[in-house]
Amino acid sequence: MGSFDELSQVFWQWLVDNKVALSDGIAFKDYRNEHAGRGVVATRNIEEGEMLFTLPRSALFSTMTAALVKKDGMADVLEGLTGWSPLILCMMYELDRPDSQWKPYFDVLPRTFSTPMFWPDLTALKGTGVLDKIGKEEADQCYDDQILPILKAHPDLFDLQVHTKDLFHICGSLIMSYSFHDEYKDEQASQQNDDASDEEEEEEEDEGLLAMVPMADMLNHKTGFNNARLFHEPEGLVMKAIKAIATGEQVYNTYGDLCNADLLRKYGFTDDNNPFDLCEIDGRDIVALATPEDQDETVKEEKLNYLMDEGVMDDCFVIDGDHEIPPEMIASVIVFASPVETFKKWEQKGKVPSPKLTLAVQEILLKILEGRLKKYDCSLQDDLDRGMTFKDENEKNAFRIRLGEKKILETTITKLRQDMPTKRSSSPLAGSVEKKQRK
Ligand SMILES: C[S@@+](CC[C@H](N)C(=O)[O-])C[C@H]1O[C@@H](n2cnc3c(N)ncnc32)[C@H](O)[C@@H]1O
Repeated sequence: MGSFDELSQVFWQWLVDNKVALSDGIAFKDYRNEHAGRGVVATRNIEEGEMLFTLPRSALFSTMTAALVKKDGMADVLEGLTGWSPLILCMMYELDRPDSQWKPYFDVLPRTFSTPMFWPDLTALKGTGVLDKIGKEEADQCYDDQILPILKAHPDLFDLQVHTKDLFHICGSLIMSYSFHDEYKDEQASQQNDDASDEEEEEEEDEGLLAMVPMADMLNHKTGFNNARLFHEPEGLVMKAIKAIATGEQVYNTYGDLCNADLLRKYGFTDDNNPFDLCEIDGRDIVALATPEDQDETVKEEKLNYLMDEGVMDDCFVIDGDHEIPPEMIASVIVFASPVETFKKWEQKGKVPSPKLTLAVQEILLKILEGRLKKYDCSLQDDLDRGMTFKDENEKNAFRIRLGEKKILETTITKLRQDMPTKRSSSPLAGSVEKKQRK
């Protein structure tokens, strides 16, 4: 293993040897002082539209090019796997092989990650939209059910001391934060695709081929600073500047318009003041807080199924920087809070009530949003008062997520209160709904 710069140089030469055309206006740069690993920098002024590099598809690491697929019987084995598993298995096989065609590339990839999947303590993320989506258990299950049996069945290819669950998580994390879908399809493939009768199959095909794309994955992301983009051309994958880039500026790809919770979960970092921040409201909280206490369980179920069938109810509702409560969330509150007879009428007509903000509905929404705020360990004010010194990056990232989500919640609550008549009803909402029901 060489130093950081030596590994960069060997990788650069590997790219040249593998027919990657590289602009003379870019170079690798060490951004570890910004906790961002390796990145790409402009070494001269770059014009908008300039090609930064072009990769032939033979340089991509995928289930089409990996060494494992050429081993006896393995193409069928890989074919039988779903999701990321085929590429994970190919990578587990090849990541540490000295004879891999991709060795200089694999040598610059990290083996440790700052995604919450690897955090020893998740307390700081309590209440945030990250906790329920880490997916560690599902990944463990995937290794046990799909991968391990294959490793055991092929001792000639795999060694259980080497191809461990930890290695599986490393490969999964690399795919999560480094892979691309190569969207380009040649005419023959798209013709076949057009003929495909199975819609699901078509959808999967449409995403393109999941692949590790050396060099394209060396670009970092900074929300709002995106100045390069990958184009999927017939002759290969082309990274082009989409803005003029001045000497010394970092070249940024975009990982998408992601909120900090998703940036952390997938990539292990967050952005300061991320405009794409949002707050998720759990659908179960809507059911629990909008339903009158004396509501029959069967009716509650019926309402839930009805709203799901109508495409109104969801696992969660999203409030973003516009601070608008989604109309579907309002309609769901109205349905759950409604008397049985009213609900039955809507159901018979196949109608969903319009998302009208009556005082009763506003009161329930307030209860839901205030309840959501209580899920965090501390208040927005506590976070604002805490000062900007952090024990480590994890603490800083968790703080940014909490802050973004809580600000959205607090502003939405303030707006909701402002919209409510100044003279608040003295009786709580549940009471007013109950009264209506008794009529
Ligand atoms: C596609 S790779 C980019 C290359 C990477 N920096 C490296 O050294 O290999 C994605 C990873 O880069 C890092 N990264 C990208 N943008 C970042 C940023 N703005 N701040 C911190 N880390 C960033 C994260 O670790 C992320 O998972």
